Amino acid sequence: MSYQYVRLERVGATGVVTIANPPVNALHPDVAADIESAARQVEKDTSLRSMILTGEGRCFVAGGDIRYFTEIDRRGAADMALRVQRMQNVLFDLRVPVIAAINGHALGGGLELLLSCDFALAEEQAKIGVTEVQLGLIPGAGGTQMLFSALPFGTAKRLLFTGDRLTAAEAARWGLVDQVCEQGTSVEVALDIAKRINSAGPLAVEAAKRSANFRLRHSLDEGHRREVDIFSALFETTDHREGITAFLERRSPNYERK
Ligand SMILES: CCCCCCCCCCCCC/C=C/C(=O)SCCNC(=O)CCNC(=O)[C@H](O)C(C)(C)COP(=O)(O)OP(=O)(O)OC[C@H]1O[C@@H](n2cnc3c(N)ncnc32)[C@H](O)[C@@H]1OP(=O)(O)O
Repeated sequence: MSYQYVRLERVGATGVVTIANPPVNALHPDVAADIESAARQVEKDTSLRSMILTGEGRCFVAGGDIRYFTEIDRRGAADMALRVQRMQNVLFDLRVPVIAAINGHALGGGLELLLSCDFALAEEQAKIGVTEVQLGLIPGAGGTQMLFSALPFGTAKRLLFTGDRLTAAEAARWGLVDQVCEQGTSVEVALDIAKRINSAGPLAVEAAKRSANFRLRHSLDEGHRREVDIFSALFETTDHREGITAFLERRSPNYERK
């Protein structure tokens, strides 16, 4: 299936989704809708075990499309924010892990999109921040909520109130991204990580994501109970039997689907 603003390519068991809305991959409804559609296509293709989200050119995503903002009023802004949050939930709750390969600037909605992915790595030249206050706005795609899943409360507030643009190295030091890589290598590095995810038990990887995400929406006690349910259910899977048999037979497990 082809899209106007994204490309979806298969690399092994990984779906690589590249946002292509020159010159800076600004997010407007049609771009966000294409990202959502491509993610849903990955969801449905059970031969895919991971997804990478990246951008074409010098930006991952330069934020919401400021020109589009000139066309909407308060109601339009509310509709837009609700729609983009729905798209982000598709990424957040996707069956497989989503790695953000930050190929360039991730600003405003671009950082909020990064936070919808499971983890991120950033190229050394990228600048990362929630710049909305500098435009007289606040993040409208979950930034004031999701930043606290990645940063200490005070640090997240400092970013929100200043609109500062962190270097990739600062973002890594603060835990906003997992690692920094050389310019032009983020997809290659992400594919190397994805390969290790793809070789693990696919049902276990999907279960680990569900269990971890559950914690972001529920209390610790509820999360512990949910983990027990998810953990014990895996004991009835052929993946688990293959995993322990392989270990006892001193060989690598084979999770390939027949
Ligand atoms: C499923 C459906 C969902 C529907 C929802 C739709 C999606 C909407 C998302 C909403 C998200 C909620 C709230 C989020 C708000 C924001 O993100 S506000 C914007 C935050 N971003 C910024 O503050 C970054 C602004 N841009 C810059 O700082 C710089 O442009 C840059 C990115 C660092 C690049 O700099 P440089 O390489 O020097 O290029 P420039 O000359 O500055 O720019 C090149 C051209 O690109 C245009 N441009 C840049 N950023 C944007 C932008 N965010 N929106 C629109 N256009 C942008 C810039 O104007 C230049 O255009 P020309 O002058 O025509 O060349």
